[in-house]
This record gives sequence, structure tokens and C-alpha cells, in this order.
Amino acid sequence: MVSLLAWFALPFVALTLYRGYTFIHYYRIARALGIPIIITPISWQDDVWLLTWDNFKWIKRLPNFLSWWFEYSRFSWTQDHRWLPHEKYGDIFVICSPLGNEIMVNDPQACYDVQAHYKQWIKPQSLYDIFETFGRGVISANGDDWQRQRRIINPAFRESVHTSVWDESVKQATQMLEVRMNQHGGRGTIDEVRKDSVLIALHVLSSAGFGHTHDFSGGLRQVPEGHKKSFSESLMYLLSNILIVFLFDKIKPLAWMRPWKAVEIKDTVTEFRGYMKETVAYSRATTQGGGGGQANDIVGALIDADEAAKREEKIAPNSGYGGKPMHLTDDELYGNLYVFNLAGFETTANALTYTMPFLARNPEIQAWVGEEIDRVTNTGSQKEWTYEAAFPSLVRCLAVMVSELILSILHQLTHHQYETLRLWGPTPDVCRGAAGESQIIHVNGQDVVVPAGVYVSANFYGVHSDPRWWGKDSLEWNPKRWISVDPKTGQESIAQTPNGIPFLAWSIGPRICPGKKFSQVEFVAVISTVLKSYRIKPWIMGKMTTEEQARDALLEVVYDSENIITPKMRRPQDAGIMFVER
Ligand code: HEM
Repeated sequence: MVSLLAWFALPFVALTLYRGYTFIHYYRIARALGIPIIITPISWQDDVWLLTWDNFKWIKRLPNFLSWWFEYSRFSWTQDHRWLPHEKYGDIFVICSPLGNEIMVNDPQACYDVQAHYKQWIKPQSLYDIFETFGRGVISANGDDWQRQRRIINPAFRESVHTSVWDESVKQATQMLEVRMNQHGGRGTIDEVRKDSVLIALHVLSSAGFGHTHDFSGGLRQVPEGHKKSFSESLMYLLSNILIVFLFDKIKPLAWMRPWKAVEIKDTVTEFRGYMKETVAYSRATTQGGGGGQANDIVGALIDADEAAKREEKIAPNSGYGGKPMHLTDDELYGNLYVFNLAGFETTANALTYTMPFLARNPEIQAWVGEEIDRVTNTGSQKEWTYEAAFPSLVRCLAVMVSELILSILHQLTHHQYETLRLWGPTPDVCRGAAGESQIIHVNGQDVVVPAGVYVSANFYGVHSDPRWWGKDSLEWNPKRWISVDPKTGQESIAQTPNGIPFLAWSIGPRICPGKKFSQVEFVAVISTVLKSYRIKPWIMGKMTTEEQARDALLEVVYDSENIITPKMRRPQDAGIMFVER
């Protein structure tokens, strides 16, 4: 019996000893940095902990001397705590665990440097592998590889694509409203709002991104011939299981332990690859065999640019990047299409989902945005509700988006304990690592030498909400702060950030999100289409009897969010909104 127990205990003892050894190793590195250190016995860098952290929340209830580390051991703790730990530990500190070191930075200039100087600060491969199920795309590439891919990708986000984004977004939002009004009396839970937003974003991406147009009802939810799953089901599965898909690929014994899951993953990956292959074949056929330069969807434009790179290669065979061909390999092409799919719908769908409850709670902001929409509509004809005529004038709608991404949750910090909150911008913090042997980071006059292998995370949420940069009212949800008025012409535009601090929601520098304008156009088109004809109110549902309760319920479901790739509400079915005709 004793020897059996010893057998079972052996792996744990061995792991503890090993982790003890690695902790000493990493602690020495942390000490040499010369910045405050927070120690944690485990961290999100352990895949098992990453997947199981949620089950250990009871640790938070233990006395502080037992639980101090717990919050720092999870991925994106910045979603809840934002800049507050920096008040205690300073604008730069390191979280040291037996799995490695992660430096957290809240200094705006240092965050800018780490994001913008992409040659000195590279994306850690181990963190970006999860995007490579179908091949290495631009999001996970570094150095010459990244430069070559980005050069081909940039022209794919051309103005003609934005025109398609606008047209399709207006169409989808109009159809969504018709369905809501005719079939659901204008009402919907936030869960339904999320599903509607996902469908709008998927259809816009499918049309403007991939050249396939669908109606709001049906479309990507249907299973076409030759497929077992719909496009949207396959993509949603891959997105919500992104880590598990990656782990099954990396740790082969997992497939023996859970064979049914392995089959499910393999089938979905095959399905999705099939959809991407069909899209590429369709695009190649419809863009004059590629290279025509006429495409106004992203894949068509990408294939155009790729064909142009191939032609350049023939003319100047030695001009490639680091000896590699200038065009995309098939794996890279599919890797990029997958990333466009993931990054292209989830982020914008999330922005729309989190905006609706806030608009419902703030009728005065709706009136303010509505005023602008009326002005734009009245100065032209309905015919001119186009990207070119309307989008540039709808700056208040855009201000709602920008504010939503960085300020909405903070509104609640004034009313509730910050620990209970969940932020919903797509990336609470973004990680980089030093290229070469080491790089220097400057924070408040201190030079910190960061060796390769140490993660450096720019705390986006911290920088975006720290009262030092945003003033005492940094916790107010106030889209109006984003509008500046030209005193001579009275023209409104998006204001600069206070104190010139960088705005990081789409990242910054050469690696800035290539879909930034795509997402802005989509957001503005959807919100303005809704507010052109409707006002949004809290839905008095279930046992609620007053509008006040419905308003409160919206707030409660919004701040009861968790982080699954991006922030997600845990119980969106518990509150709702109503569209009411103006
Ligand atoms: C609200 C909407 C969006 C936000 C806030 C957002 C934010 C971001 C951020 C922060 C990054 C940098 C990530 C990192 O450094 O790891 C990024 C990169 C990227 N995004 Fe977006 N994004 C949005 C929409 C889109 C859309 C609509 C697309 C495409 C259709 C897209 C495609 C990409 C790609 C391909 C990259 C990688 C760029 C590179 O590494 O060079 N994003 N995005």
C-alpha cells in the first residue's frame, strides 16, 4: 500500500522539485531586472493552470497571506484590476513564477515603444502558436517573415473594401431590425443581441472579406452541400476552443485520452479548411485569375497582391526577404485567412454587443448621436447614406465605439468594487519579448535591461484608464470626451487622447491592426442604421417591474464578464433591450 502511494506521489514530488529549481532560476533573472517583484507559485504560462484556473477561485477567499498571488497567476488579470496594481508596485514590475517572468508595463511611452518598435520587441512564438492551426499568418510572424506578409496584406484593406463593409453592414443591420421587430416585438436578451452581432459581423466579413453575400436570416448558419457543419458553426467552434485545438495538436497523448474530442477537432479543422479552399478557388476564378487589381473583397485583393508579388519575383528573383520568396505559401495564405476570420468578426461583434446595453442605459447619448445622424440625413438624400457621403461625418458614432472600448466598464468602478468587474475591450494587455540577447526599456528615468525569454506585457487597460492621464473623471463613460470642435468652422472630429498618450486598442506602429478602419466602418454603419430609425430602451423582462430594474440588470450582466479570448458576459440571458421606433 505504502509503495503504491509512493508511486502516485513520485511524479508530484518530482514536479515540485523541478518547479523549485526553475523558480530559483527565474527569480535570479527577476532580481537582476532591478524592479519590484511579485511572486506566484503558478502562472497562466502553465497550460493546465490556464484551463483550470476558474475552478480554484475559492483561493481568493483565503486570507491575503495565502491568496496574494492568485490574481496575478491568471491570464489577462488586467481586465479586472487595470492600473490599480501599478499604484502599489509602480509603472513597471515583474511577476515571477516557476514558469517564467512577465514584466507588466503601465508607462504610456514604454508601452508605445514595445508595441511600435517591432524589430526590437517581437511576438513570443509560444504565445502566438495558437493562431497557426492552418499555417503561419501575419499575426504570429516576426522579422523578415512578418514584413513580407504585411506588405502583401496591407493593400487587401483598400478603400473599395470599406465601401463593401458599409453597404453590407447597413443591409445586415436593417434586416436584423426587421427580424427583431416582426418576430420578437422589438425585444431581445443580451444573449440574443450577441448572437445578432456575431451574425452581422460574420456576414459582413463573408461579404467584404470573402466575396460571399448572404441574408441575415440563414446565410452562414446553413450547411451547404458537401459540408457537415455550417461556416459559422465551424468558425465559432474553432474560436471558442482555440486553446484546446492547439493543445491537442501539441500534446499528442491528449488524443488518446479523449478520442471523441480529437475527432470533433479534426472534423471541424477539415470543414473549415474546406471552406477556405473553396473561397480561394472562387476568388481566383472571379478576380480574373488573380492579379486583376479590381477585387473589392479582402481575399480577392490578397490574391491580387500575392500574384503581383509572384510577378515581381520573376522580374527580380533575388529581391525576396531573407532569401524567402516574396509571395505567400499556401499555408501562409490559409493561415492569414483564418486569422482574418477570427480577428475580423469576434472583435467587432464584441464591440457591438457591449455597446447596446450602454446605449440603452444612456438615452441622452442616443439623442446626441441621433442629432448627428439627422444632420447627415437631412443634408443629403437617403440615397447618400453611403460610405463616402455619410461615414466621414458620423464622428459621434465613432466616438461611441472608441469610448466603449476603453471607458465603458470604468463607469461602474464608481459604483461597485473593482474586483467584480470584467472589462470588454478585445485585448486587455499585449505581450512581446526582446529580440536578440536583450533590449532596454525606459520607464520613469530607469533603464531596465530585459533579457530574451522574459515576457513584456503592455497593460493597455491600465494606460487607457489611469487617472494620471485621463483626469479625475477617467471612470466616466462619456463618448463626448472624444469630440473636438473646430472653433472656426464648428466642425466636429475625433479628439486627441489627453496628454498625447498613445491609444492602444488597435495596437500602434507598423504592427497596428490592419482591420482598424474595417471595424470602424462596420461599427458606425450598424449603430447609425439602428439609431436612424429607432431608440434603444432597457427591456423590463421576467420578474422585473420597473425600468430602473431593467437598467440595473443590464449593468449587472455587463460587469459579470469573464475573458475567453475577448471579454464575454457570463449570463447575458438575464437582461435585455428593446428597439422602439422613433
Ligand atoms: C474592434 C475591432 C478590432 C480591434 C480592437 C482590433 C485590435 C487588434 C490588436 C490590438 C492587434 C494587435 C495584436 C497583437 O499585437 O498581438 C490586432 C492585430 C490584427 N488584427 Fe485587429 N482588431 C479589430 C478588428 C480587426 C478586423 C476587422 C480584422 C480583419 C478583417 C483584423 C485583423 C487583424 C490582423 C490580421 C492583425 C495582425 C497584424 C500584425 O500582426 O501585423 N482586426 N488587432
